[in-house]
Amino acid sequence: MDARKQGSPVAACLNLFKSNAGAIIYQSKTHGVLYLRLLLVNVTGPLSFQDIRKVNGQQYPTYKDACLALGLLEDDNQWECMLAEVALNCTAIQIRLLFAIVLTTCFPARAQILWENHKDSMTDDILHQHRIRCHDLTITFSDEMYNEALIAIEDLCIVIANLPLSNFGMNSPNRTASDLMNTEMNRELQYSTVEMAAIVARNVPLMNEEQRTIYDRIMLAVSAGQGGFFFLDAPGGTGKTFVISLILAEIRSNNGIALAVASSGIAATLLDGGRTAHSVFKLPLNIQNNPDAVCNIKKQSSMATVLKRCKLIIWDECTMAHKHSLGR
Ligand SMILES: Nc1ncnc2c1ncn2[C@@H]1O[C@H](COP(=O)(O)OP(=O)(O)OP(=O)(O)O)[C@@H](O)[C@H]1O
Repeated sequence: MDARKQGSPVAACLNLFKSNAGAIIYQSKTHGVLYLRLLLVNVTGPLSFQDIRKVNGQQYPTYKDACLALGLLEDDNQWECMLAEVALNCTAIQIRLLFAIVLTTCFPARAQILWENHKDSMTDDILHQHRIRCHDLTITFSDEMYNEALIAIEDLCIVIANLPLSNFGMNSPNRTASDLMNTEMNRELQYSTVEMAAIVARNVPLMNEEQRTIYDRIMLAVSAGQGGFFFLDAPGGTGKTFVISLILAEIRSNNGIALAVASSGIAATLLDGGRTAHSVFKLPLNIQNNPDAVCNIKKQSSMATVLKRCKLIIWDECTMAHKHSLGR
């Protein structure tokens, strides 16, 4: 349904608008209008917008709650069964993705209860990471871990529907609004400067003369903020990835942002923190047919902030990308 924000606001009913003819045409940016319409066709004789949310003498805070009380919505049994089933043979990452898709496209009636019932299977990998990190297999689920999983689910919802969890009837994870906007930035600043410095200290003395020349030239341009394009071409196995990884580690050891992208997923896995160029730059998929298409990165987005602060972008196998990709 295409919600249109027209008409004048209705008193005592936030985000509700009506036209001159009295027809209700818009209610909130979420799906509240669906529930209101459902009530309007099922409840007879309501005298006000408050009245329509009253069921058996009890006043419900939202139209959705009133619909649930009237039994107008399907229960979430199918989602309960599905999440219980996938918990048997899917990873926590896959289950979180599935849950985010269900939230954003199927609008379960009681999403918070679904989360409460299945949060263990969606937090399993985070628990495992904590156990490995602390060398302690007796650690169990904690609120912090659930919160971490919720943040991951919210990130997925933002990618899929550009809406936070609160829009899907769930409690928001515990993070500030600025964190919400800076997911990309957090990802690029997550590297341990100590570890990166250790890689640099270990591998810089190993470089041969040619590698050293490339390394020094690029690092000079980065440290002087000169900007520029460098094209590194050499036969396979001669140490291109070795030098690139060292340059990435050097910049990251100083808390700088260095983006590592590759034209293919396989090549991206060879670089620390590597991702595909399509994922990072939001390249249009039909770029070969549409030379005017541009990257889908909004000016105020967290990715735009990362690109502004980024000191170096390394694009492995850039010759594999379509020529239009490089100019977007
Ligand atoms: N100076 C060096 N000292 C020690 N090992 C090196 C050095 N340069 C490269 N290597 C090693 O050589 C191997 C091949 O290097 P690398 O993968 O960087 O080559 P490449 O040019 O990227 O190859 P390809 O084009 O096939 O991806 C790696 O194991 C790397 O660690």
